[in-house]
Amino acid sequence: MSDAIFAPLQAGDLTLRALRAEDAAELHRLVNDWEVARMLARVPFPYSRALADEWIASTRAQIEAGTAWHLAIVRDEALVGCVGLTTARERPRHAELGYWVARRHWGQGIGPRAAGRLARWALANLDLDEIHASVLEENARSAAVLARIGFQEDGWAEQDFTARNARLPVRRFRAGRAELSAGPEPAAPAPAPAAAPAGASLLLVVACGLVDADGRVLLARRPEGKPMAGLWEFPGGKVGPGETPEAALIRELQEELGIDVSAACLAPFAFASHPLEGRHLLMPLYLCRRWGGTPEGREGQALAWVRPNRLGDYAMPPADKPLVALLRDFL
Ligand SMILES: Nc1nc2c([nH]c(=O)n2[C@@H]2O[C@H](COP(=O)(O)OP(=O)(O)OP(=O)(O)O)[C@@H](O)[C@H]2O)c(=O)[nH]1
Repeated sequence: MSDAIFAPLQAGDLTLRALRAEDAAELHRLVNDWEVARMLARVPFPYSRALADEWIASTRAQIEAGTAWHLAIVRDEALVGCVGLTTARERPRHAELGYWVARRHWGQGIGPRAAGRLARWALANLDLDEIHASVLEENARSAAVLARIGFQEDGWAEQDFTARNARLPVRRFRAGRAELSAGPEPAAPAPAPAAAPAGASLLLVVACGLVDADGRVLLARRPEGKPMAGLWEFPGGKVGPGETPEAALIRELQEELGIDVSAACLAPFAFASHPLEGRHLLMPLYLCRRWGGTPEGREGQALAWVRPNRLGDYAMPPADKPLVALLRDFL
């Protein structure tokens, strides 16, 4: 059954979906287990059935309000745990990740797959730059889950644990875009760039500022699975072997947005030159005011038409910053 408040996420054989009222009995059975509850900060023990009903209702309200996403982890139609992300009210663009897996499903890699998927989805789709998590000092299993996804330990703190009725030390972890890899395993370290002739490490990417009749510029959000997912950028992509920048841009605009552009409508505007993942990005930016068709995110990417003076409200790759300033002055 699909759910109108949250489109379920798939992580291999796991589905992450909004909790529903009918999950309450099973949720209660699984979390009312001392081995699970004792590791969780906010879960009382014993855990009452009424609390399961209240909790589920509150998670649905939070998803609708856009403040937290606590989801059921489901495998073969059965609830096997929960994973959640709460935005930090006092720290914009930060969120806190948490999860638990029912005892009988421990040791099957459910934690890293579910938590990794939610964390990567969140960085790609919510206005976030960093995700944090706390793990009870004695909970080595949970610390290993975070390390496997790519989180890095960055200190310790103390937290109240309701079930223990105590304030206990926790290890703190964090991850941003650079740490969270595209897959369930941490990214393999990038191979050291081989000694190459001068210029060989240039990455030529071509991009376009589409400007509509109201003077607004189109930004596209990098989708989950790509490096820098969640950042907003000018549509475009890599120039292929043997391609001219204009031909590459016409191809990318068709593939990504489904629009037809002719080379005559592409006006060279400026360029970005910036280090990028061990290489050096060189990115000509064209402006275009005429195209055929209506831009739509053909690769599932969100689009936004943005007034030049609002471009600063959108998190963009560092290479784009000088281009944004130029566009604001020009348009
Ligand atoms: N299109 C585009 N790419 C940008 C911008 N700023 C910026 O740093 N880049 C970087 O330039 C690179 C473009 O590569 P891409 O992955 O989008 O290229 P592509 O569409 O050919 O994708 P693919 O390699 O997945 O097929 C990325 O590393 C991207 O982060 C921008 O404003 N627009």
